[in-house]
Amino acid sequence: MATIGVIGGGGWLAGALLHPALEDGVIRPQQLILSSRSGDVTGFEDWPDIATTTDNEALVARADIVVLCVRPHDLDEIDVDLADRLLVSVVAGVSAAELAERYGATRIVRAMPNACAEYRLSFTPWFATDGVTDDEADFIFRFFSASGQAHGINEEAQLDYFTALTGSGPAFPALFADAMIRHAIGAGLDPETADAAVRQLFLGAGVLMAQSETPPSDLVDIFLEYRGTTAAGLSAMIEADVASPIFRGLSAAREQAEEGLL
Ligand SMILES: NC(=O)C1=CN([C@@H]2O[C@H](COP(=O)(O)OP(=O)(O)OC[C@H]3O[C@@H](n4cnc5c(N)ncnc54)[C@H](OP(=O)(O)O)[C@@H]3O)[C@@H](O)[C@H]2O)C=CC1
Ligand SMILES: O=C(O)[C@@H]1CCC=N1
Repeated sequence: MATIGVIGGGGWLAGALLHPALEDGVIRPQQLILSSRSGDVTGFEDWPDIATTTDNEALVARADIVVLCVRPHDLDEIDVDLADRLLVSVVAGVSAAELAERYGATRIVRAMPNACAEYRLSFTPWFATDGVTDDEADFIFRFFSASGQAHGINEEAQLDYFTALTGSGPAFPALFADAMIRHAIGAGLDPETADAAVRQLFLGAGVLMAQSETPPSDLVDIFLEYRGTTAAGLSAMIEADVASPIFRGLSAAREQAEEGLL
């Protein structure tokens, strides 16, 4: 039974990834050791057998697989030798080459989940360097599948694009939803109702788009051709070139991922 050490195991994303994996038995609590800087690791009270530490070297000494789950600017503090370990990094904007140089790892998986992992709804592209074995890749697939849809990719460069596109999780839809809520309040709805209405709208739209065979572009066309009130709204948004700021936002996030956050 391999031991899995998660550096940054008390953080937001670590919890979102680990809870589903523990619940599904992909990882057993006895296999897991979590490190944090402060010693503050909460959210794992249901699994008292999980070990915690503030000592990353001690974590590495016990672990076969090391998951790096700290913010990019905290990497400099982590001084460990991962030459004989499988290194799994979810850190945005740090390449496998850089991870190899910093930590001596030769078997590296980079993955880019998102915050929807907490609800098992992440889209998680992952990339493995040549040395990663089939058994390790199988574990990685099962681990990320517990918290969403795991999607293997062959080109590492794509990961920077996915960091912008899906790594952002709910953030970009939340911006759209917030604009709708603010408009609804401006139109006279009480804030609580506006909030409930728009959240339910995004849930319904999300489920429909995920489950319908009709792609989003066709949905837009269907409503345009319907020539109703929605067509009036869509036409005004298209006329205002609503795609343009979305493209700019995605490009800015991608450039930041390519440039790195170190
Ligand atoms: N959050 C998200 O939606 C996504 C995040 N990511 C990536 O995941 C990574 C983690 O992000 P996130 O979980 O949001 O960050 P958080 O700030 O929530 O968690 C980071 C954790 O790292 C710990 N940490 C920092 N320095 C050390 C250290 N030297 N040794 C051990 N632990 C340390 C912190 O511990 P302490 O609190 O004690 O200081 C904290 O628990 C980032 O690199 C990010 O790019 C990727 C996709 C989505
Ligand atoms: O915003 C961020 O930097 C993190 C990493 C990718 C998505 N969220």
